[in-house]
Amino acid sequence: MLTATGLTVHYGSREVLHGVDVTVASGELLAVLGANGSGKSTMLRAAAGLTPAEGTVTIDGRRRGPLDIALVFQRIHLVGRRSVLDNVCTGALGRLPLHRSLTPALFPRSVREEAMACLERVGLADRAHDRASGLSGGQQQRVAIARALCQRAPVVLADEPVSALDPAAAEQVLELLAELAHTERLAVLAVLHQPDLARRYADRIVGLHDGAVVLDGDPAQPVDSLYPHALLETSS
Ligand SMILES: Nc1ncnc2c1ncn2[C@@H]1O[C@H](COP(=O)(O)OP(=O)(O)OP(=O)(O)O)[C@@H](O)[C@H]1O
Repeated sequence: MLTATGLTVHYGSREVLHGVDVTVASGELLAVLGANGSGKSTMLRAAAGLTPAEGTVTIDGRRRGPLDIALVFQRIHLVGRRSVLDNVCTGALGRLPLHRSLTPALFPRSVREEAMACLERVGLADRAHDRASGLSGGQQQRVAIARALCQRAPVVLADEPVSALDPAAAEQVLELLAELAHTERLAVLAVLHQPDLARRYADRIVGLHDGAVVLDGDPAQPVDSLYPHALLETSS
């Protein structure tokens, strides 16, 4: 379980996140919604330790460790010329001995087997030996999720993981994130710009407005107040 308490972020003298509390339970997919500039990415980055913030973040009651959180981004950071399997193996880099992590071309067999199992979980084992750049955007995002699985992190934070995907691929990726949350008991937080997808796939929705949580609850709750009217019409 991820528990963030009192997350406060300043950019220069401007406070953009105002003491946000957010929890994500193991086995839960939490969707974070909010208009542009409401602070969603800042909250995610603060929770991950990528942006300096006041407040506390614990994972299952412990202080957040460097391998506790796996990240999935809108822009899929795969090494295109390397194989799909090698990309998934890099999820394990943080727990390999230093001499191994300096020569990632030579991943141990145990890591390659685990990476293959992660690829099976996302339905892409048959593409393991293809170049990553040869896969579609939706498939590449599923590889990024397999890499997160290979990290064995209990928490996955995904910043707009489906914004660059077509509607069918977006559905597939969200369905996968929900399934992994439920079956692998991961705590998954996904920043989304699509209220309808959040309603369908998330177990809970948190809404941000001006750097503060203004909604927290059932996916069926009305989220229109989070958006300027015109934005809602284009995003759902
Ligand atoms: N590196 C930065 N330096 C200064 N201000 C920033 C920086 N990053 C974000 N901000 C400001 O912080 C506020 C929150 O931005 P953030 O990117 O977290 O919002 P968001 O909800 O993720 O937006 P979007 O939906 O457009 O991605 C905005 O006012 C933004 O201009």
